[in-house]
Amino acid sequence: MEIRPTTDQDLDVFVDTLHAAFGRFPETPTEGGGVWWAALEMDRSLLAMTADGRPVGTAAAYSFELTLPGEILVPATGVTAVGVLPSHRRKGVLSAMMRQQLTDLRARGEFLSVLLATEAVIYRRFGYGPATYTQRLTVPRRQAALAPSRARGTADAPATGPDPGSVELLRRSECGEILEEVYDRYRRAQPGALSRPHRWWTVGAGQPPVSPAPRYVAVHRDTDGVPDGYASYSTESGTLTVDETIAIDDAGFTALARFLLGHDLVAEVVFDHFPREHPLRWQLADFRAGQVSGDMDWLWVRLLDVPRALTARGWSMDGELVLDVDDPFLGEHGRYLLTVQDGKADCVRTDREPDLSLDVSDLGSVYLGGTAPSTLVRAGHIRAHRPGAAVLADAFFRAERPPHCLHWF
Ligand SMILES: CC(=O)SCCNC(=O)CCNC(=O)[C@H](O)C(C)(C)COP(=O)(O)OP(=O)(O)OC[C@H]1O[C@@H](n2cnc3c(N)ncnc32)[C@H](O)[C@@H]1OP(=O)(O)O
Repeated sequence: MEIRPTTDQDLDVFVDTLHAAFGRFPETPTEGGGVWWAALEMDRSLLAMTADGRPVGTAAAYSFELTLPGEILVPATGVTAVGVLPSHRRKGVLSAMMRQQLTDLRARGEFLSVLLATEAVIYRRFGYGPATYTQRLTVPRRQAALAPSRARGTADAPATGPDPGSVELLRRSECGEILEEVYDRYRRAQPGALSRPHRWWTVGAGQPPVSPAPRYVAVHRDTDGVPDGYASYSTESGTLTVDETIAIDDAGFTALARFLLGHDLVAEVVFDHFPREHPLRWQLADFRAGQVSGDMDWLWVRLLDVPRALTARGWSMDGELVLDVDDPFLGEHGRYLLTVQDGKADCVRTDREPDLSLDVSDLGSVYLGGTAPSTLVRAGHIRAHRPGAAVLADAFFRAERPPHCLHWF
């Protein structure tokens, strides 16, 4: 078995092998004309070849930027297009590709890798842990009224009052640039969000609204007329389904939610790719009106360099924490003293007694602040070495808002 890097000339054989692994026939354009694999970076992909030169496995990598807590943007590799032919499974092909890929990433100086997993049982062994979550929020229209704000005397109370901005209805085909610009502003302040490189928009890769499927788009504009939010949606059989609703601030989000929830001739509004702990549920006058379903893991995170990753993110609490981190797939182990002052961390090797001992995949899960270390202590996956250590770690890792990733790759 040989694992070899690919070039642009390998695109057809790569996609063909990948589709055979997924049991699909050769690629057809996605709904609306975009092509799913059009954004592949063939200079970052791998093919697994048998000794007689037949391709049996694929793995690719996208170059993204990930937003960390503290509105810090760092490079992150998005692992994708992983597949092994059904005839060659459970013989270590994926393991060999993962080892090669992680080694290559380190050689490039990368310290974070992320992916979306088809099955949740595959990637923990390679050091990835689920770090952001997604759910679907369904609101029946007859229960869709928003409550007036209860905050008194603050100018910036979340707007459930009149919207000083405006909402304009456009077609997806006429507002690609607006979507790209607003998404880019939004993702810079949202922990867990990934960049959508310009190429994704130009080739219409991925899912709506990046791919140009027919959609209505409600664009929110601020008082100066500058777009600062959008909701991309379609309606069918009395259900209005929103692909994604994003806004630069809560007032813009509320205005878009009011627009969607006030849509005539629909019985329910379904918000796809919705974050956990979103204020909209609290804005509904009837708290039970927002029905949550499809709650699942989304972005999985893998730390390739623990000190670099820990010093890269912002921290909202000063103090010290000692983490004993095991990385069985790469055969590594390290104990680190994390010292945070004024929101910036220093991270060095130490012999001090640890506060927590954890697997690198669990460090990936808590890294963006979307999973509390104490939950994994209670689950029996992280070991707390003294009373109070888990609560201290919870306070350290928490982000300014729950991490969320909308991007489908
Ligand atoms: C980021 C993405 O692109 S996600 C897309 C993942 N791809 C798919 O789901 C496509 C369909 N599935 C496949 O192509 C293959 O089954 C793959 C890629 C998931 C696994 O490839 P394989 O070459 O069979 O994996 P490999 O032999 O290296 O397995 C390593 C270990 O993971 C386990 N494993 C791998 N896949 C699975 C699975 N789907 N379910 C349970 N265990 C699995 C193996 O049993 C093995 O365990 P062991 O080390 O205890 O023996």
